[in-house]
Amino acid sequence: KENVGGTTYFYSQEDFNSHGGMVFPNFTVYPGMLPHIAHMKPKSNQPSFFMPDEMKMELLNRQSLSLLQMDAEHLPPDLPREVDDFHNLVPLEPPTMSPLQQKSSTFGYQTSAYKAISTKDGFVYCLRRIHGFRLSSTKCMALIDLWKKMQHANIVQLRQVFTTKAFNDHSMVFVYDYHPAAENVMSRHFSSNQQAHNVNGYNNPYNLDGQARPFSAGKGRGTQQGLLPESLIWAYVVQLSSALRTIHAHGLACRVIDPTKVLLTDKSRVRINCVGIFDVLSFDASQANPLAMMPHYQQEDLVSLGKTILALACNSIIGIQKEHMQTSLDVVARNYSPDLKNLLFYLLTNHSRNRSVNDIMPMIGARFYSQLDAAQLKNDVMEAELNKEVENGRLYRMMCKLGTINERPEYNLDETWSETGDRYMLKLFRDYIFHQVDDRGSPYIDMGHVTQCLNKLDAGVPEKICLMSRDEQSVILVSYAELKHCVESSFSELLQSSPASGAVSGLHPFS
Ligand SMILES: Nc1ncnc2c1ncn2[C@@H]1O[C@H](COP(=O)(O)OP(=O)(O)OP(=O)(O)O)[C@@H](O)[C@H]1O
Repeated sequence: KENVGGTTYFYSQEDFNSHGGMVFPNFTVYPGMLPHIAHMKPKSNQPSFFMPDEMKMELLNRQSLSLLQMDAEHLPPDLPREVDDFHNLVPLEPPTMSPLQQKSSTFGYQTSAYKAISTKDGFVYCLRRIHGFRLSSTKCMALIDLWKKMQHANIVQLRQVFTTKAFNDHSMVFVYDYHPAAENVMSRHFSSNQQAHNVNGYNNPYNLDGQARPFSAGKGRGTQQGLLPESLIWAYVVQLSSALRTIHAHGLACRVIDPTKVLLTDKSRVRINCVGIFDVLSFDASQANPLAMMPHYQQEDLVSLGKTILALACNSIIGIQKEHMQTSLDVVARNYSPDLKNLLFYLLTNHSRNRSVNDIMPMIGARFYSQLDAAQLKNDVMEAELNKEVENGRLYRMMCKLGTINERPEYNLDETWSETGDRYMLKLFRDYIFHQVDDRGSPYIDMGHVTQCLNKLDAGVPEKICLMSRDEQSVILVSYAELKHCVESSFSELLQSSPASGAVSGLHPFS
């Protein structure tokens, strides 16, 4: 039980135990439970040397989700330890019991998503497995190569595609960037609770419970209960249309704009997920030109964009069904601006074959500036936070260097290496920084002194200090600049003899 700002939070023992077969690795300092608002401190207006608690919690939450592993006891028997160059697989969805649920509503095949670590670069990726799929022609890989080259802030990056028998079947695996704590538009906006509310409650304009409601019930712009704010819908429109512009400009089509395939992070950042899958699953090897169907699919993308926006605007998945479409467009016309209505009419009811995603730019109009402004403001905040943390990283690297040099009797089988020359001075300097004592010989601990010494060492300032051995027999007057030189030369000496160091691979560790 914990009281924060007058609110009492209760925890059960379960909160501290493993989470449904998932565990956090024991080499982290994260709490054994997910970060909770109860641990955040009230904001102060004082300038701070560290990032705000909210941001720290958000980042810790993402890091801990990236590090999450399967508890060995709960490992599903059919989950391989390794798949190609990936290990530590963790399913991103709970197992489905019913055979009806097994097929993806989008792809028509059974699919599974896993978080996994690459043995090649150590980064975490999302593996999307298509069960029981045999690749009949490798020609479609030309399209996959185009996808891999495409980079956009609103597209989940496709990295690799391979076939595998690691799951004891013929599976096709698509490797994407992993975005921890991401959820999809479907689960954020159309979860079962909200749907129940929309279908049975006040906002049901589709007469699904058999009781027709007068349409004037929710009249008034933006006042209808349960509808999303228009600014949020435009934020999605700007991002999704921006992704589509890039995809279409590359001669490809997205083919997966669907509430389950639009990933959401933070409050309103969206990315289109699962690009490229349809290009493989529905590839027709008899077609001479693999791009021949793209203009047709691009037109379908515009309709899918329209349907997704319409579902968001009328806050109902049912609303995009053909028989409800007109009702939904009426809901939009009554509750949102004419621009949003025009956009949806253009995407959903204009059947010209020459439509382009560029045509919707005038409808977005000045809202584009609001998006740009919000993105730049966020960037400024992040940069200010990074500024604070970059100093901490610098001092950490300096301490690592000192730690690898100090007290190292085995180096080159020379027991005196750490005790002589440059290293001797660094040993005395280590004592000067960390082992200060007061006049009675008790430890004198002052973090300000430690930080100041490390900063001056890193900057190599000309200021001189007096270093003294513990037996008080040697006293050396030395500048920080000379000490910095000692650190650099001793550390590079160590690097050169270390086969595992970045010196061999060409990367300088701790630089
Ligand atoms: N690249 C990714 N990074 C992080 N999490 C992801 C990523 N892709 C998917 N997820 C997570 O996996 C969950 C399931 O995604 P998925 O696309 O399979 O949704 P679905 O509703 O099960 O769709 P389908 O019916 O096609 O299986 C998402 O809600 C999201 O939390």
